[in-house]
Amino acid sequence: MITSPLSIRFVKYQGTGNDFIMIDDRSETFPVSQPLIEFLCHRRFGIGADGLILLRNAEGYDFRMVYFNADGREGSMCGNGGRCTVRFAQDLGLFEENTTFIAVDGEHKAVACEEEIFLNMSNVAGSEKDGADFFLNTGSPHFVRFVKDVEATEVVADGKAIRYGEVYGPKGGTNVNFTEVMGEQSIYVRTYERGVEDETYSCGTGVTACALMAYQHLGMNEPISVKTKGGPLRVSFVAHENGSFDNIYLIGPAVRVFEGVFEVN
Ligand SMILES: N[C@H](CCC[C@H](N)C(=O)O)C(=O)O
Repeated sequence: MITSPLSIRFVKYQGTGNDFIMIDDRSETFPVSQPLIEFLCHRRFGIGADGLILLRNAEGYDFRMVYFNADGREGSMCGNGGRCTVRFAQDLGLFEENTTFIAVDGEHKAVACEEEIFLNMSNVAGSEKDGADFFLNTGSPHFVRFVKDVEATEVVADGKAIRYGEVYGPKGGTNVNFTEVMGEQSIYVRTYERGVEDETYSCGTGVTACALMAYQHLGMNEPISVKTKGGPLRVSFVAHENGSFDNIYLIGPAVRVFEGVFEVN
């Protein structure tokens, strides 16, 4: 059987080292399939990325962001991917500085400055305590553990055990964050990401979750600066007495790296 090759035009972006294959799919012709997306994200057989994002049209919005994890499955919200999609949309000329778009967890507003993207994250209703740890949803589910020495933490082994463990495993799993307090308003976060099933250089929704818990449970002040393996981020927010948060902003760079055409045979 002769099958004609499929050409996929893409642009690669990264936000603090969390990297994404970005596809302008306003024509909605990208052949969405789990094995294809997993293959494109593969770091040896494919382009290589933590996730793949389709930018589509959406009525009433500048664009729609559709996010898939590196395992090829559609994920929940991705904060770094959101910032990269905003930069991609700006590069495509869809807006100048301020944008409103829609993602899996609802509407997002963002401001794209030269150096940084300010991304408004979903409001957070509250968090749960899990022993000495915390669990909350910032658009994606996040487990947060404060540790003394995050460099010495076995992020993959410990993260995997929690992600697949008896509490979260049956509920679809969770992303797992390990956080060390670095200063009065700064933390260092390392994340085991569900769907990538590995540590990534940075996880935006995870960084957001850790910053909120550092405020709520350690009395830290906002905005909170966050160190990740892939560089610095900031999280600003408004906290309420009932434990909820709104006006949450994830702030940091989003960079276009290269573009290309991938031939699938
Ligand atoms: N890297 C992402 C998180 C993706 C969440 C994903 N791993 C899932 O649980 O579906 C971020 O920057 O927020």
